[in-house]
Formats: sequence, C-alpha cells, structure tokens
Amino acid sequence: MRAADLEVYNVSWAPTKSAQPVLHPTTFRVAAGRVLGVVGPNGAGKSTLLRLLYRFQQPKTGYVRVGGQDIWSMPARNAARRIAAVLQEQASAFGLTVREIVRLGRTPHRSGFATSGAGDEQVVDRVLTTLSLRSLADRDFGTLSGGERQRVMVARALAQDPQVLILDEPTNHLDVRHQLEVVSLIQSLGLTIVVSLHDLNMASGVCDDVLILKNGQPQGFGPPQSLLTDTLVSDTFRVDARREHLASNGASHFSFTLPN
Ligand SMILES: Nc1ncnc2c1ncn2[C@@H]1O[C@H](COP(=O)(O)OP(=O)(O)OP(=O)(O)O)[C@@H](O)[C@H]1O
Repeated sequence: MRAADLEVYNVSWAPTKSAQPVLHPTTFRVAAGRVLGVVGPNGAGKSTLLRLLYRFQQPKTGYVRVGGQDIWSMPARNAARRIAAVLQEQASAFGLTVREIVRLGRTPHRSGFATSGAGDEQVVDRVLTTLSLRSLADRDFGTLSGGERQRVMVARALAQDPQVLILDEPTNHLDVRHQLEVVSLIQSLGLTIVVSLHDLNMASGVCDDVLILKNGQPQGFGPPQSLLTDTLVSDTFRVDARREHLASNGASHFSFTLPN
C-alpha cells in the first residue's frame, strides 16, 4: 500500500447550474497516511463532498489533487488506481460471490479486455486473508450478514491497491464489535483516508483531523481534541453537547441532550 497526499482546494457542488450549492467552497489537505473524519448533521453535504473525492461527481469550482495531480486531468482508470471508495449502496454486488466482488477491485489494474491474471489472484487472496474472508470466499454476497458485507466492500476497495481510501459511513448497521473492527482496520492501513462518521466519539478516537460541515458550509477543520469544543458541537448539531473525560483511561467522551 502506498499513501499519497490529498489536496482539496475550493471545491463546491450544485445539482444544476442555476441551483444553490449543496456544498460551498471547501479547502483542506490530508497528508499521506493521515485519517480525516467528515462529520455533520443529516443533509450537511458529507456524501456530496466524498463523491467529489472519488471522482463520481466533478466539482463546480476548485480541484482535487492526489499526489499533486488533479484527478480530473487523468483518465478515470488512472484515478481508480489511486482512489477507492467504500459506499453504502451495494446493489450491484448481489448475485456475485465474495471472491468475484473482491476481484472487481483489480479491474483498473488490467489493460483492455484482459482477464484476471495470477498476480491479481494473489492480491485477492491476500486481501481475503487480511479481512478474515477466506472461509466466505465462495458464498453469494446476498447471503452474508450486514457486517460481513461491509468487510467485503472494504476488501474490494483494498484489492484496488489505492493510495487514498474514501469511506462513507462505514460503521452503519454494524454491531459494536464490528464497528471497533472497522475502526481498527482503518487505523492500521497506513493509507490516506477520508471517512464520514456520525459517531463523534468514534471520530475523535480514530481521526487525525476532523472537518465539520453544516448546511454545505465548512465549520472547522483540525485535530478532534482541539476542534470539537462543546460550543461548536452544540451549535452544529443543535444539541447540548458536553465532553467528559473518562476516569478509567482519560479518553474524552461526548454526551448529548436536547436543549431546553
Ligand atoms: N443530486 C442531487 N440533487 C439535488 N439535491 C441533492 C443531490 N445530491 C445531494 N443533494 C442534497 O444535498 C444535501 C446534502 O446531501 P448529502 O447526501 O451530501 O448530505 P449528508 O451530510 O451526507 O447527509 P446524511 O448524513 O443524511 O447522509 C441534501 O439536502 C441533499 O438532498
């Protein structure tokens, strides 16, 4: 795995030319190997921002550079060798086996109509092992549990051998054990990672930096311990947020109540 710098400059997006932007100009940088968390209330623009980062949608303004190169100045196949995404929508995966889905991650590395080669199969085997999926390799994706499916989608992204990994709410639908497993995996990869998360305690624990969005506007960027103040979190999420330090290990933990 080889990480690369991700540079996001002044990117904005609107559904049509005349529509109001759902993402206003946003700028940040994620150094190679660092983890950025994107947080914000429902409809804040998190998924919209991520779609610009994995080259699904083109920004109306600004640019996204990976390793110094604008991702829209290179062919889609080259971008797919650099950036992989783990998304929540997985409809296309039904009807395929786990191995077939993970193999799809190798597509950007093949030329023309070439079929999967020995090198590709080695990568697929390695990734299946890393994610403890070998025993499920021949199972139909549709028969897996939510947690197992999530692991398969991460495996497909890793088989892509990307420099940057984008994860849209990867812990959704996962039980506590599997949430922790996904988080620990994210921390261990050594890739440049952008991950949207709803759980602020998880974001504080796993991310080097956090970007807060609200109504498509960036509200702040920085290390979670200094950025996520009670005031900023309360204002952004329209709750009363209080950060406490757990006596057991000193880790910080947010608790939330509705304002009076
Ligand atoms: N293609 C589109 N056309 C019109 N509006 C859109 C489009 N894509 C996104 N939006 C709007 O942009 C806003 C931000 O959506 P987005 O999905 O990025 O938010 P989010 O922060 O990921 O939300 P959630 O936490 O609920 O998943 C929403 O109001 C959404 O309806």
